[in-house]
Amino acid sequence: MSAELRVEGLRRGFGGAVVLDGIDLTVPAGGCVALLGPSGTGKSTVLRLVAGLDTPDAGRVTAGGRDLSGLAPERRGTALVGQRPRLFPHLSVLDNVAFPLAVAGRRRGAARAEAAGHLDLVGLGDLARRRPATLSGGQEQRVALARALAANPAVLLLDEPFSALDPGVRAEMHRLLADLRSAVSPTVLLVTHDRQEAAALADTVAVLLDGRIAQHDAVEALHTRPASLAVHRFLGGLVEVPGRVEDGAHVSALGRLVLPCPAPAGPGVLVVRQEAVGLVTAGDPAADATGAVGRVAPRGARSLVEVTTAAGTLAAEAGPGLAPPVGATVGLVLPVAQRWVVAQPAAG
Ligand SMILES: Nc1ncnc2c1ncn2[C@@H]1O[C@H](COP(=O)(O)OP(=O)(O)OP(=O)(O)O)[C@@H](O)[C@H]1O
Repeated sequence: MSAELRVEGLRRGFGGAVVLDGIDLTVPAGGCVALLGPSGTGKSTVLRLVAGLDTPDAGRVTAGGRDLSGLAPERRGTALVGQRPRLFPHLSVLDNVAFPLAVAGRRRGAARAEAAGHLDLVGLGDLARRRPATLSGGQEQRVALARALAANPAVLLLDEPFSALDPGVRAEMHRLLADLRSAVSPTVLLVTHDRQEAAALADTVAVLLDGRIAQHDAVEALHTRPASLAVHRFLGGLVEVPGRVEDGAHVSALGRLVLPCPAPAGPGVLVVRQEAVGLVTAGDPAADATGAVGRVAPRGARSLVEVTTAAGTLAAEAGPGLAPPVGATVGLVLPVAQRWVVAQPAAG
């Protein structure tokens, strides 16, 4: 059973400070949306409001068209898995997973048989008799997922469920969640502050900034077609060229750069992902900007190269061993297809 989750006009403040200022968000039935935002922006508060663990000041939540307002958490058809697994230490792994089934009135044998199926689903069928204290962190989180799914929730709420795990185990959990989605298609709302995790797990990503959904889109669109400079910067975008749009081109200190699609005339900041910016030798006719390398910062095997140009500091990524030395004059190519303008309100 999975249902469309709809959050409409959700508002919540604490002690006079508005945290959520009118959140609208839809997760299609069987879909997975990641709610991504900086620390303290209210991501967990959204999940708590959906789960019924907190009450909104305004707005409502529906699942499959059913208004959840006023319903107790256990009557909402939601299941929440957080950063900590919160297993019952005195129960076996199997009985932990069987717990929601027993609460729902299933006989012990039937509950255990069903729970065993859910443990198999998370790859822990062999550990049914163990106590939680004997499990690794990743295994405990698998049990927590199995227990949440055993409740047959219409909506599965995941609040940074893998952030306490080390990177290798986290990658395994990402694969597990993808497998679970194929096997049982729950509707999933996932809270994370990790951009890579959001990209790996979700169909679409909603960016929560300043109490509102700043943009809800496919991951690639968020990176290459941000709705605002705040979204561009939150997603790590570094290349911004202030200027204005005139006759299908962006005009700035770099000159006239043709745009791949129509943009409204007027002030606008040209953005291009630094991963898409090409580094060429100075004087290359393909270069859209020229400048001196101001800084080279390692980014794993690659390097981030900052270049001081007539339009300010721009950035490009260089492959292993390909970063030019600090002080060298280089050219930058801003590929036409990768150019995007974020319109700015006219000054004054
Ligand atoms: N019960 C509460 N009472 C008072 N303030 C609260 C309460 N719950 C949340 N807040 C405040 O609301 C804001 C948002 O908190 P929330 O935990 O939802 O953010 P978050 O985006 O999930 O953060 P993080 O990524 O750090 O977990 C914070 O400033 C927090 O201190």
